[in-house]
Amino acid sequence: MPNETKHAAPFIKVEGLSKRYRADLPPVFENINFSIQQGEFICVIGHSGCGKSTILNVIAGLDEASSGAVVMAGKEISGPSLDRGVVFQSHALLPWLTVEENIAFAVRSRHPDWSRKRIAEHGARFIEMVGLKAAWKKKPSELSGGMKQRVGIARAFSVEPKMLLMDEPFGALDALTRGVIQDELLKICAATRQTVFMITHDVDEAILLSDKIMLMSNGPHARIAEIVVNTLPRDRSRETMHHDPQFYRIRNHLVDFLVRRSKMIQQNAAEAPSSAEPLIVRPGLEGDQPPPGPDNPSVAKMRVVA
Ligand SMILES: Nc1ncnc2c1ncn2[C@@H]1O[C@H](COP(=O)(O)OP(=O)(O)OP(=O)(O)O)[C@@H](O)[C@H]1O
Repeated sequence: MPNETKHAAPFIKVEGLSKRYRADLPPVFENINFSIQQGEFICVIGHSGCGKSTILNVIAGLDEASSGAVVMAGKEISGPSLDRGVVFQSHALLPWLTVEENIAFAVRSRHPDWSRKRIAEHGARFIEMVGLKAAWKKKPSELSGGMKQRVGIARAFSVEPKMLLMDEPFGALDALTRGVIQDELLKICAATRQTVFMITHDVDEAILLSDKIMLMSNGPHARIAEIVVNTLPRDRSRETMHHDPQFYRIRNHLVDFLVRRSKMIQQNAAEAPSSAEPLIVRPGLEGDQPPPGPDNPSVAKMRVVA
């Protein structure tokens, strides 16, 4: 977390969120509580079906929770808004428009009073930012998957949302393209101090990009089991972060959660009441761990290993 925002009022506050799709089925997740500070990059990790996309859609205002609320800058979210830009795995570009026109379409929705020239100049900045200057006149059918995804990111950024919500945005990309776009995203976020909530299944991607990683236990009855603080230096890079021993402490903690603890926590969840706020952990850093317990057995192991 950036030091200057450490004690500020949260930008997003998620309070007691639960979702039940059918009355005769248990809730997918329940009593979800967390906050996001302005300028933070949050990644969410959890097994398929625990409700990550549902939580993202509730924050986006595209879905409703069964109970609880999401408050952004002091106001409860009740529907979609240009203040919250969403990037989905399938880029959802308008196929009959060029790169430039797709972005202009989004900018115009934000600034209907702007002239055509101003919209084009504004959009061009973001096309350049994602390295697509040479392809600005192309239609989506003429672009690779990675290029389309970059258009989706440029479009979301061009609207200058207060919050960016990304649902596995790089899931369908090859490793090389993924790396290039991750680097671009890091640069853009560092330059704009963009607040981001992103779902990923990729542990290394979460460690590279995020300030905090939220770990969800399995559904039904899923919870935010822990919030892992990323204690690697902020100027980390894809090429060098694996030289830092702290990278492996964080990585082991996340993998251990996914392969072992996420299921154990789910098994206890139906009976045990969940605590209001998730545990905040800094793997490998002595004295900053929560006490070991039935929901948190790996912490003791981490101390021995790390
Ligand atoms: N519209 C719906 N109607 C009924 N059930 C739904 C609906 N949408 C999602 N679900 C169920 O809710 C659960 C959570 O779905 P969600 O897509 O939020 O999970 P997820 O963690 O994002 O999964 P994944 O990682 O596979 O994308 C799943 O069991 C899913 O089948």
